[in-house]
Amino acid sequence: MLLNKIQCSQLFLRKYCHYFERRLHAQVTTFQTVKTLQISVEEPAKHPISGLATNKSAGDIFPAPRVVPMVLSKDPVVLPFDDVPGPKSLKYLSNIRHYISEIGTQLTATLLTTGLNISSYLSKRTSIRNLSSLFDDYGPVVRFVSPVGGDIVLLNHPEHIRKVFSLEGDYPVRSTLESLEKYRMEHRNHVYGGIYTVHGLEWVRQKSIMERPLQGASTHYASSIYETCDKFTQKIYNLRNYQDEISKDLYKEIHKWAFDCMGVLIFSKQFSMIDTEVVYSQCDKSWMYHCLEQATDALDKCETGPHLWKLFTTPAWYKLVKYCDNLDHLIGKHVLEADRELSGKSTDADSHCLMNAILLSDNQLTAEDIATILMDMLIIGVNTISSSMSYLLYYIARYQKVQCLLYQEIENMYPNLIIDDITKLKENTPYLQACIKETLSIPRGTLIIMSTQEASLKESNYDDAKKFNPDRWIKAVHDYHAFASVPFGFGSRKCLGQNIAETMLSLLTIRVLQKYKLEHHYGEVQPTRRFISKPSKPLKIRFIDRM
Ligand code: HEM
Repeated sequence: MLLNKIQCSQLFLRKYCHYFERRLHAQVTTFQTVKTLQISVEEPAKHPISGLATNKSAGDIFPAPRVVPMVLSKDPVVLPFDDVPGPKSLKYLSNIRHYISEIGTQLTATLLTTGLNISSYLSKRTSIRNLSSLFDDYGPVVRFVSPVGGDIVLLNHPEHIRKVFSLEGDYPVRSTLESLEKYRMEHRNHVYGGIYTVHGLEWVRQKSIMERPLQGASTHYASSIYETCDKFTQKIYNLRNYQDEISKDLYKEIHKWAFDCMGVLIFSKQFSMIDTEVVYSQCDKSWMYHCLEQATDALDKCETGPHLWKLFTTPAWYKLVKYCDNLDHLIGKHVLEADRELSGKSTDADSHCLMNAILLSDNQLTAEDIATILMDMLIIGVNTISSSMSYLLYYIARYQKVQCLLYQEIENMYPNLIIDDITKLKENTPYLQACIKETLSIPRGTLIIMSTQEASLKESNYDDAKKFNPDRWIKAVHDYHAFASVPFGFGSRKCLGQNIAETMLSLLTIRVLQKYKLEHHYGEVQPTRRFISKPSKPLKIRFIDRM
């Protein structure tokens, strides 16, 4: 799952801070030089109306930026060392050498997870126990020495995790989503790779632009989210078979619900994908949804396993470029439309959705920069929430005692089925919040071994750690280490969408439980061991009418 990967990388990054400090320095140097050289590089072709870079045709998908001869001026032109002209073949060889070490690390991680998967299959034990056994054998810090790349270090002790976070400094660095970073910086010629990978002062700037609108959006649009939750419950009603089960893939429906909610929060638009069966149609919203699904799949493939796309054009990289270009183009259209509308009437304009808030704020972002931010929020928001929501419903369906307590809380708090004060939602539903926290503490499996999720499952950290037991989070009952479970990260680089995520998960759970009693009569559902984790098989949950 993305969350796990992000957390995981964070730990490794912060552990090897010297390496990343150097990396960060290199990044800043590159940025400065790119700025110096802008006069000599021809801009990529722009869409005549949107001003955004145009989509490339399939055959022309990786055009190299065309460099025009430099104009001699009195000012000295400073070239970065990498750009000093010389034989190209040697340059390619040096690139390969540079990637071998990174790919070595990737391979070690892949071998490690594959090995764990195979042994878990052979021994019929869960993969988590196998992973735990590494810590049982070697202690709370496990090091994998990679023969050709960087080493991998796993931590699972909350105190060690706390220490790593405490060393993060003012500008923590994260290195996930490298494929998206490469797409932005090399294919689109952007200076930055998006909020997840941007570092230093630019990260502070982008974060400050997004932070306030992201905090306020879920409160402002609570009624729209609630309506979307209603549509979801209605869709479930229509999809159920004679056993009250959803035989189709429930994850897909949850994914569409998350897309609709994010559509409201980001664009103030009702996409209504939950009402749409044929998603691959010709209208913009269906095409956007389709591109999001395909881009997610490509991102998942690129980030999982060895990053061979760094060396040559793999099918996954080709797909990533194609669908990210399309997504970027569609989002760009919304940005320009909104810009036109907002410049007409500035006083009573809706400033609450993320797109309008950014457009109305006093920042120097171009339409292309804004489209990049919104695309990141869409991809990450929809996928993290879909995954968490699927597991939340699954656990509630499996643990009937938990469901009884949860339903009692919801019935007592909202007897007339209406949530009148959204600002008190979390305060009013402590048990539901405990269920959400417990869901996010349960591991979903990761490409690289996740250490904080291991910490969440350690018997020494929690009683009955592997059981779904939300009671452990009710304040009066526990005294757990604060770093034994940090699903949204910690410190200055923690998740900016936490409030949105918790509100959306809460609202849908409340609405579903008000209408249905949930049951699950099949075996355990394991997570896929990929970058973006989801249930490995269809969630056949029964939705039984309460009235
Ligand atoms: C259940 C859902 C979610 C989970 C579990 C989750 C988890 C995380 C984690 C663990 C991080 C890294 C924190 C760190 O490095 O310390 C993160 C970063 C981030 N998340 Fe989330 N997230 C979720 C939903 C969302 C949503 C819905 C949005 C946006 C609407 C969002 C926006 C972000 C952003 C922008 C960052 C990067 C922050 C930065 O680099 O400064 N997340 N998330």
